[in-house]
Amino acid sequence: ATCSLQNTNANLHPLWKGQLDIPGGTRQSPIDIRVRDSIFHPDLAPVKTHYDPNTCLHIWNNGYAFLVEFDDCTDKSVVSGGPLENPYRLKQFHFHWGVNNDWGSEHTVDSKVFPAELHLVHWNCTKYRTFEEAIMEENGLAVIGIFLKVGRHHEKLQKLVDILPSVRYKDSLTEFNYFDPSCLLPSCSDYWTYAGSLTTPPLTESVSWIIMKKPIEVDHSQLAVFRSLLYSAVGEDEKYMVDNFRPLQPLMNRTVHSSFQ
Ligand SMILES: NS(=O)(=O)c1c(F)c(F)c(-n2cc(CC3CCCCC3)nn2)c(F)c1F
Ligand SMILES: [Zn+2]
Repeated sequence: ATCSLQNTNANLHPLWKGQLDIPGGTRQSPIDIRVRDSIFHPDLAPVKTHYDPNTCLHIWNNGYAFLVEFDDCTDKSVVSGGPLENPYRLKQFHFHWGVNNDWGSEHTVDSKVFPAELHLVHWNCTKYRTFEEAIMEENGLAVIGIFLKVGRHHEKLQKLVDILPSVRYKDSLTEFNYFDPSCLLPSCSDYWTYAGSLTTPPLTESVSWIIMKKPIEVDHSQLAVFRSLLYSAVGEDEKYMVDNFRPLQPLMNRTVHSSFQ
C-alpha cells in the first residue's frame, strides 16, 4: 500500500515538538522525490565509498535512534565522487523505521513510503576540522540514504540486529567492532541527489543528500528487532522506539538530480 503519511505534530516524538520547522528554512529534509521532475545529470560520477571495518567503534541509543559510530580521525572510511567535490569521512550510520511495515522511511519516491531508511552520515573533512563544525556549515555533510523493504533475510545485517538488545535503553552504549557498512549498499549504483538538511535537531541545512534508487531487502523479524528498542531510559516508563522519522518537507526552489536516465 502506498500512502503518503502526514504526521501531525501531536504524535511526533517530543524531540521534534519544539523544532518542527526551521524559521526561514528553504532546503529542509526529507522530501518526496518526484521521479518525473528529477533531472538526469550525465556528468554525475558514480558515488565511491571506501570503508575500513576496523574504524567501527560502538553502537549507542541516543533516545531517538541507534547510531553505529566510526573513528573519524583519519580518512580510512570515506565517500567521494558523485555530486561531492572532495572526500567526506564516515561518522555514523543509523536508521528510521515505523511501528509496522506500512511506513517508516523519511524520503518517499512518488509518494511511495518504505518500511525503513538507512542513513550513512559523512562530513567534509577537507573544509572543516570536526563533525560538530561541519554539521553547522553549507556542504558540511553528505548523507547516503538507502531504502529498506521487507523480503529476504539480510545475512550481514544480522550481526547488527543481534547486538540491538544490548542498546535497548536510551543512553546505553556497547562496543561494536569490525563492521563494514558497504554490505548495506544496494548492488545498483543509481541515485538521486539534492541539497537538504538534517532531519533531526539542529535541522541545519548542511546536507548533500545521495538517495539510492534501489532498496535493500531485510526480513520481517530483523525489522521487528528495531521496534523492540526504547526511546526511554532505564527506570522510565517504556516507550517503544518506532516512527522515528520526520514528516515530509516542502521542496521549495530545489531540483533533484539523477545519476541515471
Ligand atoms: N537523519 S540525518 O539527517 O541523516 C542525521 C544527521 F545527518 C546527523 F548528523 C545526525 N546527528 C546529530 C548529531 C548530534 C550532534 C552533536 C553535535 C552538535 C550537533 C548535533 N549527531 N549526528 C542525526 F542524528 C541525523 F538523524
Ligand atoms: Zn537519519
